[in-house]
Amino acid sequence: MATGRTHRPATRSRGIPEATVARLPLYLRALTALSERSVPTVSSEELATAAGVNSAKLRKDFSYLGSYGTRGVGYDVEYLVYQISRELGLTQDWPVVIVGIGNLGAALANYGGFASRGFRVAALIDADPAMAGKPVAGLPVRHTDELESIITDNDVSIGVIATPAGAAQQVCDRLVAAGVTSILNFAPTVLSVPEGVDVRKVDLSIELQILAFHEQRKAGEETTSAQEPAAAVQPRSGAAVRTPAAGRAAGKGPDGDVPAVMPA
Ligand SMILES: NC(=O)c1ccc[n+]([C@@H]2O[C@H](COP(=O)([O-])OP(=O)(O)OC[C@H]3O[C@@H](n4cnc5c(N)ncnc54)[C@H](O)[C@@H]3O)[C@@H](O)[C@H]2O)c1
Repeated sequence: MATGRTHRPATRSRGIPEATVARLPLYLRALTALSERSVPTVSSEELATAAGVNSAKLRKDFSYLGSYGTRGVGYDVEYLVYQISRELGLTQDWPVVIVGIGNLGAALANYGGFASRGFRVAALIDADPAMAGKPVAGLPVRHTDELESIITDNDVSIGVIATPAGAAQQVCDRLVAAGVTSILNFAPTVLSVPEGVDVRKVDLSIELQILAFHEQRKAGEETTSAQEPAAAVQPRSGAAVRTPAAGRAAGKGPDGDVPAVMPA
């Protein structure tokens, strides 16, 4: 057993680094917005800004897809949407189950963004017998007794865990034993999974703690620069002074191109 990690090498078998894979959804979101506005082509700089990524990094990422754009024209928006969707496996339908239909599970079930991205909620599962059969987001909640048959009947490979932390490992084990090979875990606990099972963990409180760290650092920098003599903050020739305000104006945080969903 290994602990809650995404069991993949840093580079995928087809040669696309994990860091590039993690940025593909950011490009796809920006490209989908352009596509909805019927924008036919986009330059690497425009797309990089829209995705919140450095443009050199974007060009390198797209080279892994074999997409180089046309000089003076840029990238074909529709083709890139197709290429990235195909690379992410989004050109096929992915049935998912959500386990734990409390506040969070119900909110996730009601989120329209899954279906529009090719993720069909096949079932909502909860251990509370009082919830069985009650409709949430148009689906009747199913009891955990049915978990294994639901996974098999719907050929589910992706499970979302939104149970209390104390139940998450047991739910994870049952999902994996039934054939689930990818887990999105919202419970604040580290899951143990066998080789070949991918776990991604979403924890908004960790994101807030990271922001609090940077807020504290910014406050410290502001105090320091207010105390320093003017000469001490002069840049060397050509060097840009990066103030917190400049960072915000550029639309970047300390990790401007890092998605809020962290690897488990
Ligand atoms: N990742 C995040 O950012 C984030 C944000 C909010 C909440 N959470 C976490 O999500 C989880 C759910 O939070 P909530 O507010 O919806 O809680 P909740 O108490 O409203 O809902 C939990 C649900 O899980 C069900 N459940 C309990 N044991 C189960 C089991 N073994 N199998 C199936 N279902 C089971 C309960 O019946 C209940 O309906 C908690 O672990 C919470 O800490 C995470």
